Amino acid sequence: MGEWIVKQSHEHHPLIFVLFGATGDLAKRKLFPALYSLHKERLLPERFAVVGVARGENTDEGFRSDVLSAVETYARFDVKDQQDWDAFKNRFYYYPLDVKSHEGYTGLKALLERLDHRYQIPGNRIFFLAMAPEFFGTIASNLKKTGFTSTQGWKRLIIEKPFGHDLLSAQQLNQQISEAFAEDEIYRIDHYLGKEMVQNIEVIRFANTLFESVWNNRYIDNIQITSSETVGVEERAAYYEKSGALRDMVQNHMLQMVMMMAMEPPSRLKTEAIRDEKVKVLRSLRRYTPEEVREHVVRGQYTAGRIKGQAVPGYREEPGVDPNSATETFVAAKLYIDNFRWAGVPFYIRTGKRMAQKSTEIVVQFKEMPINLYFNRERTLGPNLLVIRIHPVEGMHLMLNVKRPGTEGGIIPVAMDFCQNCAEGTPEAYERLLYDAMHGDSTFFTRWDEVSLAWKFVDAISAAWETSTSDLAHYTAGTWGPEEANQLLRKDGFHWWPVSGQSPEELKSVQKVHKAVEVFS
Ligand SMILES: NC(=O)C1=CN([C@@H]2O[C@H](COP(=O)(O)OP(=O)(O)OC[C@H]3O[C@@H](n4cnc5c(N)ncnc54)[C@H](OP(=O)(O)O)[C@@H]3O)[C@@H](O)[C@H]2O)C=CC1
Ligand SMILES: O=C1O[C@H](COP(=O)(O)O)[C@@H](O)[C@H](O)[C@H]1O
Repeated sequence: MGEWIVKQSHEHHPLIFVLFGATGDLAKRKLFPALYSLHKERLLPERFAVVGVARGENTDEGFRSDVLSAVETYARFDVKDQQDWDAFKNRFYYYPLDVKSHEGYTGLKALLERLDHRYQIPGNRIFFLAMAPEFFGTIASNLKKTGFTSTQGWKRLIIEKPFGHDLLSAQQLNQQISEAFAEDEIYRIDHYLGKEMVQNIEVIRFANTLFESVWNNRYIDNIQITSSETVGVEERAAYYEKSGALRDMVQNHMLQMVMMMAMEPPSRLKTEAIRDEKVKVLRSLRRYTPEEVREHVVRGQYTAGRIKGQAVPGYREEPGVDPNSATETFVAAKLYIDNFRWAGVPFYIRTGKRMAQKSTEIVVQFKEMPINLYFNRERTLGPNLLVIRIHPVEGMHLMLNVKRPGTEGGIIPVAMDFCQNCAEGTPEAYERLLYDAMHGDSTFFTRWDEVSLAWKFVDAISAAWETSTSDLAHYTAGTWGPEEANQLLRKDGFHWWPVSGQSPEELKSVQKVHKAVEVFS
């Protein structure tokens, strides 16, 4: 586990990257561009090849030109130098295979062995399953049956989300893949863990006395985590109708951010030590009864509205969505972590589609001064806030109160601001994650006990929701979610802090923050 700059000095192990689902959306939008960035950053091994697998017939050259168009469309580096591009694309090979047919794997194995020979690769493999989860078990089992897992060299299996639909299906899936791969060979992707500022949480907390000494229930009033999207369900209704925001975002990304914020310092910066501390957070996460779900968890669904001036349909009018669908496209919840550090501190999370702004942000609200004789008589003084900005801006700011310059007196909030990606772009999540997997670093991948505990927490909520849909709230597309999400905090005497960049009008509508307006707007 280390920092990006440190990583550049890692030894690059020779390997073959076998990509199942090589013609799919994820491969085009994320994986080929990430591999190309790693190539441009000189972070790929010298002895390296990629084998793309999907059902359609194609040649190596045809596949390479598909990779080129994906890279030209989505990569953060332009393709300018033909010689350099050739060096990259000539490592790509294509193998047509229906993953359900056991026979085809023998030919794939023979191809990998030829490439081992050509590139002098000692049998090291990454199998990346960029396919629908129903294939994961079949592929793992066919790889084992055909002897892929018992040859010389290390083997790693990277799998995409969703990891199951609930605890039971996740256990079944885990059982299937565990018959072919050991836990330390399984890399479960949660792409939020590849985000620069999510990884930075650890450093911010554990490398700054300033923060770690106040990171507890004596000094923190509440923590708010928002991940809002402006997109709707897009073409994914078949999946999303069964998933909803709870399974799509809360079970994985939102809880991962909670864990990063709440974990204890690990004894060492080692993968398992860090994961052990994260798991303890989930063990302490209060699991809700059906009554508590109704009290602490809000679900919502968008209705027609406007996003950036454009009219957009409601969720129930989207293609492929049941016109009576009760699937939630928004979740807000109050979580409690019942341990010594966090007892009594609410963690509020909210995530949704078709919200006012695309943003992922964490706000740590510190407690008010117990008595502030001079400055807070009119209750206009805002609390200190630490805002960790994950997307689109990567950085953080710290809201402090200072004396207004001059002789008139008074107090003003100021923001100490740090922006990480303002000057130049930072690596995409998949770049980091692929790099880590190539180096056998699974710190920012999810361990099975994390996944299963997250499902236990989420299953209790979905079970409560199954009994009745009367609490499904509606919100207009282009807003910040249903009013019930505001009430969730209001009854505790708090409010959602506006995400950075929210319009001044919206900022002004938030009670008690008018002093902060000058800084946020
Ligand atoms: N797209 C995204 O941004 C994200 C995707 N994911 C996850 O990544 C995975 C892949 O998603 P995505 O790329 O969108 O899916 P797509 O449907 O776009 O691609 C699926 C891929 O699987 C191949 N495939 C399907 N059936 C077979 C088969 N029987 N044998 C061999 N290949 C087959 C398809 O190729 P062909 O039809 O030619 O055989 C295609 O290459 C899913 O688990 C998804 O949940 C997770 C986060 C984001
Ligand atoms: O995993 C998912 O994440 C995206 C949001 O990711 P982000 O990096 O753009 O914040 C979400 O749109 C999608 O529904 C979900 O499956």
